[in-house]
Amino acid sequence: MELKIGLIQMKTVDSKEENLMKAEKMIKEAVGKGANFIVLPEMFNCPYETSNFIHYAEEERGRTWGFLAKIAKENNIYLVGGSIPEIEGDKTYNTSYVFNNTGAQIAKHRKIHLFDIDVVGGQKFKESDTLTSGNDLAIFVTPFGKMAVIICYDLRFPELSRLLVQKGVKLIIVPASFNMTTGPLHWELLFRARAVDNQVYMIGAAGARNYDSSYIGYGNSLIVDPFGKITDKLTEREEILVTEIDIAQVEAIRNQIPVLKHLRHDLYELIYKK
Ligand SMILES: NC(=O)CC(=O)C(=O)O
Repeated sequence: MELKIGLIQMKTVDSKEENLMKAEKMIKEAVGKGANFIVLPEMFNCPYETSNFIHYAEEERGRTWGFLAKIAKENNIYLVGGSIPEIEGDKTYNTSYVFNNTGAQIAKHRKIHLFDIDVVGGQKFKESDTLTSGNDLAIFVTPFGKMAVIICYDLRFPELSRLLVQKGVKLIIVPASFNMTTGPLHWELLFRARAVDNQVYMIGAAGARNYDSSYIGYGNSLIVDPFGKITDKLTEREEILVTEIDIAQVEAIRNQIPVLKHLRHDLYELIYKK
């Protein structure tokens, strides 16, 4: 089966139900264009503001989880549900759920690195004011190949992507929401760097830019191939991207420039401590 990926670059407003309706409409549009694997952006059901997370948070199998499972099944698609605020006990996480085409959950990623930054004259944000970080890798197997999900700021940590690749991952999906301070300089650079380092496909699904929001997202959802080339990219507006991906390119590139075989494990190594 060919992998036809659909990225949903949607604008998020201050109403969970409106956000779900928008997601459904755009997913159906992507399915209409042949997508069989769809990715939503980070915090797609909730405006990306620390004060919102607790109000929008749901337990696993809650409203948004059920909505995603149903959409995956009804449309016979794999679905990476961007991320949403998830509550468990007294803790809230930035969580991505992944569903297969029968609507069964096949993976879950809680953002490992929380986005706490303070750029002089630019973006400030402190996810740790209301969120707790996750501790697990989210690797899953599909008929298209082995994949993993990380969330936004996780992209900045090369150790994490390398760890996933060491475990056989060929495509890394990143629901994200960069901003107008970091996006212009770092967005493409980081995706291309992770792709070249690891010779994997890197998929970035961002929200559309919303100038009415306190956090202005960068948009520019993109796909980078294992040679580091941006093969597809959106603008900052609300739109979808549907394109075919040839996973066999990963092995082809690894055979031509075998950096992963040339690693000097006798000199250095990366250890997963869990
Ligand atoms: N929003 C994030 O988690 C990350 C981000 O915007 C950045 O790293 O820049």
